[in-house]
Amino acid sequence: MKAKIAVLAGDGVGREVVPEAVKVLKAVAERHGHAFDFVSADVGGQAIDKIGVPLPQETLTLAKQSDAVLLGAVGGPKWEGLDYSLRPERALLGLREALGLYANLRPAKLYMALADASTLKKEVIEGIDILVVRELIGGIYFGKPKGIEKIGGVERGVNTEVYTTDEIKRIAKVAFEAARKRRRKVTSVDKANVLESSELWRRVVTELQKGYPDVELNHMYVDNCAMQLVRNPKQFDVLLCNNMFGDILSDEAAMLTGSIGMLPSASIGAQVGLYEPIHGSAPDIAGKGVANPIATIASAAMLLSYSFQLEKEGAAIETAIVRTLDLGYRTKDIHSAGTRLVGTGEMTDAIIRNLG
Ligand SMILES: NC(=O)C1=CN([C@@H]2O[C@H](COP(=O)(O)OP(=O)(O)OC[C@H]3O[C@@H](n4cnc5c(N)ncnc54)[C@H](O)[C@@H]3O)[C@@H](O)[C@H]2O)C=CC1
Ligand SMILES: CC(C)CC(=O)C(=O)O
Ligand SMILES: [Mg+2]
Repeated sequence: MKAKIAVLAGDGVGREVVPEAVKVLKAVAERHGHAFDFVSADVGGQAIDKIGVPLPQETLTLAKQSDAVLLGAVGGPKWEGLDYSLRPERALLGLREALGLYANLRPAKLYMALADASTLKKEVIEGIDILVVRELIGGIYFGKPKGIEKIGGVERGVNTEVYTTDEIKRIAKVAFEAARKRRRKVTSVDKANVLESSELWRRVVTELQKGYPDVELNHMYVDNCAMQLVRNPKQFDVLLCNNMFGDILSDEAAMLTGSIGMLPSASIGAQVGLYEPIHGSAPDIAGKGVANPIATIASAAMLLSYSFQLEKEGAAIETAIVRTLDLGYRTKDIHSAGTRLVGTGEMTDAIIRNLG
């Protein structure tokens, strides 16, 4: 197939891991006879430095006119003092909103080769396979009013959690449909004992489940869920979350798999899908060539499966990751005694060699 992929590396380790995932996509294209046209554009802090805004119009236009978007990460200490409306992170929220990407899928699966590397007991994490379905363009990250205001000499920071019935329904539908292809269990996460937005969330999800009698539904408060993820993660199949709870719980779920550098994501909902690792720009390790590229390479695999229906090619990348880990290759974040410590590029090269 022929397709155009927008490549938005962004900031920090985004600039290191995205080129690696592009290398893998090129290797897959060569092996399977596809023609992918990669077009790069500026986003985040790097776009602020170059153009003065985090999400330049030409980047947005490119994303809208592409068949899929591969993104790294945005943000970093350099831009932290900026007004919120100008910060790199706004680019990401703006892009997700403009592309209508209301569903963020974050699979947290344990690669068996990493079971010993985890800080959790092997019997707790063995076999975990969780899909976090996170609402991505609503909730407290977008709700109005928002801002910092001064009333009578006193400053107030304001954010608002808002969800409409339709917004809840469409993300819950994604979770139920996904569960049907998995172990048929949805855990809906909320804080319905305190928040009205969660009360509505719980009511709408409960109602929608009546159309999915083959899928088991349970509700869990987010504080309990955070604890249960560490106590007994195997109880979870699909975790349905609002924007903020999904953001937080997916970072937690990442650690069950060994590292945040392992977790990919697909953001879908309209024509153009966006694929990115769940981690940020990792300023503490950026520029050192040690970042784990697997989350981004696995995001590229999701891109092939979700946006191009190239399931076989996506699976080939997944298998190559498994083989590479089985052979003992490890970046610093997943390194343990007796395994082979490699950098970002060496890990990618090994994955490409294992593409078969
Ligand atoms: N999607 C995005 O673009 C995101 C951007 N951010 C931004 O990134 C910046 C840093 O945020 P943090 O809270 O530090 O989160 P982070 O996810 O960038 O880093 C958290 C920790 O995980 C490690 N880590 C992250 N990716 C890794 C990888 N591929 N391999 C090995 N280790 C990795 C980092 O070294 C750090 O110790 C901030 O400006 C934040 O706003 C944060 C999260 C997501
Ligand atoms: C800008 C943030 C909302 C990004 C983030 O932490 C995420 O999407 O996981
Ligand atoms: Mg996050």
